[in-house]
Amino acid sequence: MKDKIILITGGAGGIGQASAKEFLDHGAKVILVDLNEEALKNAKSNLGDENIHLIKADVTNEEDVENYVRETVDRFGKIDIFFNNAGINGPFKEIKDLSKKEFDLVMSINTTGVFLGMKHVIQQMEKQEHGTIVNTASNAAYIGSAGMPAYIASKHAVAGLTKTAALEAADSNIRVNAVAPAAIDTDMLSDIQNNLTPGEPEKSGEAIKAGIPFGRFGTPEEVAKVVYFLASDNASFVTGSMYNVDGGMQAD
Ligand SMILES: NC(=O)C1=CN([C@@H]2O[C@H](COP(=O)(O)OP(=O)(O)OC[C@H]3O[C@@H](n4cnc5c(N)ncnc54)[C@H](O)[C@@H]3O)[C@@H](O)[C@H]2O)C=CC1
Ligand SMILES: CC(=O)C(C)=O
Repeated sequence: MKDKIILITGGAGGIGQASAKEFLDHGAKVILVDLNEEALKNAKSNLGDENIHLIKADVTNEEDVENYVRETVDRFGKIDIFFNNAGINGPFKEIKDLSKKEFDLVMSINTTGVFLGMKHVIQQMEKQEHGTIVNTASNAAYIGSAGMPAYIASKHAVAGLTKTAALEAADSNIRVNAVAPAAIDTDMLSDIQNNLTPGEPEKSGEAIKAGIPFGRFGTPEEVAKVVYFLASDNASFVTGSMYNVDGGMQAD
């Protein structure tokens, strides 16, 4: 990974930061993209590495996406790896109670953001004639879940976009895969627990763990290692795949 240029969206969050660390530890230069400027600065100080560059951007805004691609290429000359990872849960409401605005917000970050990122990064990777992309899907890309309609729909769409992009980009020497994590110990999971059992997050936490064959939450570092593998040359014949990082949930 020495001198490889890695662009990570949602880079200030739990999985984003852990992945940044994994790439930095292997000698890469990392560009963290996130909407939350404060969290970006904290991420840089947590990671404490000079090889980090920060870009504030909203993944739903096409101008912001064009800017983060342009700024990276102007500064570093290329994008070797794109970890397309930003996402939100959205409100916990059933379809009959969810407003169009609430539905659209989740779809715009989790799906349109992933589409726009791939669109502009693939244009750049085609010029370079190489690159690898890892999208963040979820266990939610395979199942339904009462009370999370927009999140579920948005992650099913990420699976479809990943497979389609893999086919479209294969003859340009670009690989496209996705990780499908479940129950990873980050702010997003805390938010889910607080919504399921307000004021008693441990209660829903135990219920979630009971549905995981390993009986525990995953760590962001465990996702980061799979992202690293998919992005590396060790996965040179892997494209269009979904890699579960879920303690066995999909096997059940
Ligand atoms: N934590 C979990 O259990 C699982 C998480 N995931 C997915 O992993 C990805 C990362 O999530 P976590 O690290 O767990 O959560 P997180 O909440 O720690 O990180 C998400 C990051 O995305 C950023 N973000 C949100 N909206 C944005 C926008 N419009 N533009 C740019 N950045 C934006 C947030 O500021 C935050 O830093 C998400 O796509 C999530 O859906 C998938 C399966 C399980
Ligand atoms: C947020 C998510 O995708 C989970 C808990 O699997």
